[in-house]
Amino acid sequence: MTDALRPLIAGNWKMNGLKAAAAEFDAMLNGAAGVSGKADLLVCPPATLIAAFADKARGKKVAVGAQDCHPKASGAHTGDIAAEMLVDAGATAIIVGHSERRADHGEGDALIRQKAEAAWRAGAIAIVCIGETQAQRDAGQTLDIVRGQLSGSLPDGSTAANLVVAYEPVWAIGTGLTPTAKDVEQIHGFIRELLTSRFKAEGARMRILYGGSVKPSNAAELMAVKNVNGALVGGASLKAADFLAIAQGCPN
Ligand SMILES: O=C(CO)COP(=O)(O)O
Repeated sequence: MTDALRPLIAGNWKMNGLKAAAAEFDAMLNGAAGVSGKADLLVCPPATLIAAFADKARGKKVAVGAQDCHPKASGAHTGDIAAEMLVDAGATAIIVGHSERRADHGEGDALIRQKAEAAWRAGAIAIVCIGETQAQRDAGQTLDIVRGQLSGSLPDGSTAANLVVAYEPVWAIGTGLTPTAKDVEQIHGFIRELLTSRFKAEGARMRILYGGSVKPSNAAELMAVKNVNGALVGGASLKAADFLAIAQGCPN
């Protein structure tokens, strides 16, 4: 990942993928050179596949990332994985604060901020997810939620090189629903203002990804929106053809 505002298309495989999924990842590696003029590519498989994927990806145009980490570097935390372990396995970026972790594991902003700092401590980029639920949206609270999560989840010291924001409206995840381009422009513009006001020049250059039902058929429209600097893709990142087509949809 080089230029801060070059689009990043990141795939979040969530809890999907056995060893046999390596064939799909191979197809992504094979097709990556063809879209690398458009965007940086990152695939975040389940932790069990990180090392194998990272070995395959060495020298290729796809980076490998992780979906979560524990804030501590080691210790008595059964079942958890430290950022250092993920980086040791080959991860260069770690998603933190995904709404599924906020919901399934009760994660809050303070913990997510510690996880982002853990990613940095290990030498990885933190991809911090924020976004409102349907109920919050219906109550007209979207901007308040976005402001609160952003200010609570992003550590001081965030830069364009060490942090990526992913705006993922919860109601758009896995539903096939997406906000209109106008709504995305408004919310990403709002996030940009907050980032710039807190992190100055760094905030102006931080990537803000959109996530939630991104697919080949809507990628070009969404990726063309001002202050959308890439996508965090769930379901459509499991298939090489779809994932590469989304990257192909990024503006030149
Ligand atoms: O949660 C997401 C990525 O982190 C989005 O998931 P979908 O692309 O499946 O809606």
